[in-house]
Amino acid sequence: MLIQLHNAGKRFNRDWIFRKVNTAFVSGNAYAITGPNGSGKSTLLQVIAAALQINEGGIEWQLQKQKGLKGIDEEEVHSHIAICAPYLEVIEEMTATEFLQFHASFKPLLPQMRIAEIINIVGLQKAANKQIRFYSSGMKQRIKLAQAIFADVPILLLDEPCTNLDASGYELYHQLIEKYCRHKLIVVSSNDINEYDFCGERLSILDYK
Ligand SMILES: Nc1ncnc2c1ncn2[C@@H]1O[C@H](COP(=O)(O)OP(=O)(O)OP(=O)(O)O)[C@@H](O)[C@H]1O
Repeated sequence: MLIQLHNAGKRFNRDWIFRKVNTAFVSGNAYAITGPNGSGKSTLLQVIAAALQINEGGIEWQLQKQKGLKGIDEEEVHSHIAICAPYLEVIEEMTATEFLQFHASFKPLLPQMRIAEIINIVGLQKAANKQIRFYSSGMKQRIKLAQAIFADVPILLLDEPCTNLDASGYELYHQLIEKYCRHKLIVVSSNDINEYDFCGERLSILDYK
C-alpha cells in the first residue's frame, strides 16, 4: 500500500490547517503525526482515510497487487482502511460480540481469528455479552481498538489510540501492534509519545503551517 500526498492543503473556511504536505506513507512502516491540540492531526488522518477532501494539491492511494501497484478510487479507500478514533462511535446497543460480528460483515477479520478469541485477547471476556453502553470508557476503547486492529485490511489509522486506557491497556496496545500489525501501514495521530514510540517515521503538523 502506498499513499502519496502532493502539495496537499486543507482549510476550513478561510483557515488553512496545513499546506504543502509532500509525503508518502508506505506499507510495513509506522508513521506518527504529531502536534499540539487543534493543530490538525486528526484532519490530516481523515484526509488520508478519504473521509475529508483536500482543497489544494493531490492525494493518491495505491494497492499492492501481484503485478505491482494499482491506483484505487477515493470512494473505495474506506474498504482498505480500519480506523480507531475518538469521533467514531461504537454502537451502544450491541454487545462486544455483536459489534465485532457487525464489523466483520464489512471487513474480514485477520485469518484464523475468531471473535471470542479477540474478546479474550483484549481482556473483555467477562463483558462479551454485555451491551457496550454499560462499558466503562476504557472498556469501550478496548473494543474500538479490537475492531480496528483485527480487521484484515492493509491500512490502520489510529487517532489517540490509548484514550482512557490504564497502564495494562497501554501494554496491551503495544503487544497488539507488535503481534498483529507488522505488515500493515500504520499512521498514529497523537501528542502522547507512549502512543507512537514505535513509529519510525514522524511528521510534525507544525511544519506545514
Ligand atoms: N469540520 C470542521 N469545521 C471547521 N473547523 C474544523 C473542523 N474540524 C476541525 N476543525 C478545526 O481544525 C483545526 C484542527 O483540528 P484537528 O481536530 O485536526 O486538531 P488535532 O491536532 O487533531 O487536535 P487534538 O490534539 O485536540 O485532537 C482546529 O482548529 C479545529 O477547530
